[in-house]
Amino acid sequence: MKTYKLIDNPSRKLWDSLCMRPLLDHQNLKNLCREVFESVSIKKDVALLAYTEKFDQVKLSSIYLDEKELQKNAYQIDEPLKIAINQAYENISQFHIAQIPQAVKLETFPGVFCTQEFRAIEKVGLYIPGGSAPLFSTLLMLAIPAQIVGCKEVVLCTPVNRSGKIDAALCYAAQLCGIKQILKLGGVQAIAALSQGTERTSPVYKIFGPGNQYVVAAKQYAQEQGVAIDLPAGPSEVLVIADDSANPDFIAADLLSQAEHGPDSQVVLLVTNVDILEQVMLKLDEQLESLPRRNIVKLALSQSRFIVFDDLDTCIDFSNVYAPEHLILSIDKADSYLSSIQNAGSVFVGNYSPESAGDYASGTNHTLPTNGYAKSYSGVNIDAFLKKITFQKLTAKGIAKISPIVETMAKAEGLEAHALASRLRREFVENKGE
Ligand SMILES: NC(=O)c1ccc[n+]([C@@H]2O[C@H](COP(=O)([O-])OP(=O)(O)OC[C@H]3O[C@@H](n4cnc5c(N)ncnc54)[C@H](O)[C@@H]3O)[C@@H](O)[C@H]2O)c1
Ligand SMILES: N[C@H](CO)Cc1c[nH]c[nH+]1
Ligand SMILES: [Zn+2]
Repeated sequence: MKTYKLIDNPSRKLWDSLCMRPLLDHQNLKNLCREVFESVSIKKDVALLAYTEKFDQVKLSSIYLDEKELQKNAYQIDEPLKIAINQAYENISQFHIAQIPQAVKLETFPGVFCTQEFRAIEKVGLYIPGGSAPLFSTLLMLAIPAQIVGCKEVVLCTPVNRSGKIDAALCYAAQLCGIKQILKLGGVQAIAALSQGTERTSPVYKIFGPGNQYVVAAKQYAQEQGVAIDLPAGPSEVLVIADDSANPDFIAADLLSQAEHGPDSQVVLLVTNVDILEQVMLKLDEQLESLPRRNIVKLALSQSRFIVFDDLDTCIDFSNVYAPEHLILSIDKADSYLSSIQNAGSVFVGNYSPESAGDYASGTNHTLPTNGYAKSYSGVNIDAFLKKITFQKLTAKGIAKISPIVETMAKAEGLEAHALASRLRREFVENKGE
């Protein structure tokens, strides 16, 4: 990892370069997406099977997971894991049910009634990453809100393992969330299948879910083709701000937890004191040795940043420019800094709030914006599965009162037909004496 001592007002250019994430070449990714999408639109399942063989090195006879296989796989998980998943399901459900919006009903002007109601998006596609680990926790994060709002059709894609199987816990979580349609597909081909449909599934209206850079690029490509997406949720990242009150053991583990997602994950540590940085580095070395995925972790750490700043306010300023997916505040009186947090996917407050609690079971959604997109995107939440429709009803009194405003504005824009549509009704009401 690279260590920087940035005291005495470092330049903004240096800050910007420290905010860069390790990214693949965008044009190559786009070309790949174009090729896969075109091929899938013509050859459908034949192309999907061929790309699965090419990119996942698995020869499947079908891309569909049938009900029997789902049940058989789900049955295989052990009791403690089942209990843990059930509790996570409860917590995530509670937090997402609490987010259901209220309908709005208002008389904005005498006789003018406006309402806003919401409807679940009818057809949604959920992508569950499975390249380096089967993330059944992500299935809960996406399928629970879809289940709560009542999306009519849910198609789920996840890559199979090298033996062509889908993980038992993932199947259990799918059953719990009432998922019926599962496609054994990962990467670009999965997103092409969701957006264009397969021989047995229809195209979805919106695609949800995180993934590696191939998945993110494919979702962006799908969006260009007219399918909505949730957000750009790519390789995991965490930024930790630590002061003297922090526990170096906890911080090292938090950094390793996101580094173990993949070689393109990025972890950042901001401190105001070199001592704590040195202690964290020692703990990192100690903890790293016992990790099964230490080779991946080492690659991720090699492109990560540890920075010493003058004070905590500068750490917060940098974090707002970096806009991390996860922000951990391991600082004294962490609550008093929350109002200064402007850009972050999800925040972990104080020494007892590990990022992994949010990954699995606290109740918040772990599908979050990466690569600085926390400046403009929210993580997945109930709203993402809903559309809002507005309604207006004008009474006779309403049209009589509001029409002069509409007519004046329409004429000023030079749109006479707009004015006419309102004026005719106003005159009708006035002539009837209503
Ligand atoms: N931001 C979030 O909310 C969030 C949440 C969970 C996971 N993640 C991230 O999701 C990612 C999961 O990545 P993953 O790789 O384990 O699984 P993945 O399911 O996202 O990707 C696996 C697929 O990538 C495709 N692929 C791999 N190499 C390829 C190549 N050279 N050419 C074409 N296609 C290729 C394959 O088809 C494979 O099925 C990680 O980076 C993790 O950090 C992010
Ligand atoms: N940290 C990931 C989001 O960046 C989510 C996850 C799933 N399982 C473990 N972690
Ligand atoms: Zn994680």
